[in-house]
Amino acid sequence: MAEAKPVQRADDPLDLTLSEAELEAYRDHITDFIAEQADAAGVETAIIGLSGGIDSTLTSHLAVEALGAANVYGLVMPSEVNREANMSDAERVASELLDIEYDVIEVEPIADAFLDGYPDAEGDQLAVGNLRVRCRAVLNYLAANHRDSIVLGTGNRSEALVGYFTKYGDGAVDCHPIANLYKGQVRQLATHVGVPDDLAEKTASAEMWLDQTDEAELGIDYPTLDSILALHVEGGVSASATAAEIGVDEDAVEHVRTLYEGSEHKRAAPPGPDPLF
Ligand SMILES: NC(=O)c1ccc[n+]([C@@H]2O[C@H](COP(=O)([O-])OP(=O)(O)OC[C@H]3O[C@@H](n4cnc5c(N)ncnc54)[C@H](O)[C@@H]3O)[C@@H](O)[C@H]2O)c1
Ligand SMILES: Nc1ncnc2c1ncn2[C@@H]1O[C@H](COP(=O)(O)O)[C@@H](O)[C@H]1O
Ligand SMILES: O=P(O)(O)OP(=O)(O)O
Repeated sequence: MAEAKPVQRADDPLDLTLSEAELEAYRDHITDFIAEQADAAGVETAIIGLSGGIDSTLTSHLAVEALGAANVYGLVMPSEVNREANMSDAERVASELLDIEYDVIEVEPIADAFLDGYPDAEGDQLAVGNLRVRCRAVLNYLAANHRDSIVLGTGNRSEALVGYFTKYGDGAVDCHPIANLYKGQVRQLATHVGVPDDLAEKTASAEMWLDQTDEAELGIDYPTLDSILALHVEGGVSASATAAEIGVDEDAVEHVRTLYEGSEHKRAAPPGPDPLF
């Protein structure tokens, strides 16, 4: 998935805007969910990786509403490809927006130690990018074990449906509180709960390599992706009717369907053969 493609944009994307009442219902539903998840695990606290992006900003904000600021701990984990502005936004979220405890851990020396052990992968942009993401997952669980906490994931509905996450990397968490929200709705709920506009509107990036953006890598912009997911992948509207409805080439609809089908393995527990006896 690593190659940049031309970004497809629908002329008239589906309006997935939530009403104020629906946003408030989601806020309650998600904060209840986070509290229930901690309760079920028998803990009072949660850990979250803070990247300065909107998914982790919204999730941590809702975690503070659910558990209290004293019970949410952030990890900011810069690598050599993270932009300084994003890492300082991550620290701003922890210290100014939420007033939670956090630590900064450099990921590069840890990733380098893995590459010393397996130098064949050096220079492989995707493999090394995924390595950095998985190093963060290991650190999250090191801290969670030590602090009796659960690890909060930040996966949203759009990312999950196209498999836009690293298997056992940012996908290795205890729960995904914002999993029901398409990307556009994540931004909307963030604004609703009071996240500043510069964070709510920030360009989405996994920051696994320099200048990576979700939309360039996926080859489609989020309003178009969300529309195709809602209409075609989840809504059962045919590819041709979806394309006509939102004003996009049928190829774009097929592209999203291919991403959805090809990422099934990321949404399922690792399978074993059927029982023989
Ligand atoms: N949310 C974000 O913004 C975010 C965060 C991290 C990664 N990403 C993106 O996610 C992608 C991660 O890369 P990836 O998906 O190539 O790596 P991955 O490691 O997540 O998944 C590929 C691995 O899955 C396994 N696999 C592949 N097909 C399979 C199948 N049919 N059945 C069972 N197992 C299978 C193989 O082990 C393969 O190496 C990149 O595009 C990256 O940019 C996005
Ligand atoms: N640099 C980072 N520090 C801490 N946590 C991070 C960092 N980069 C990513 N994360 C976490 O992983 C998810 C998914 O990341 P994407 O930026 O969407 O790839 C993010 O929400 C953080 O929780
Ligand atoms: O997951 P985040 O917080 O890094 O958000 P985004 O994917 O929008 O960069």
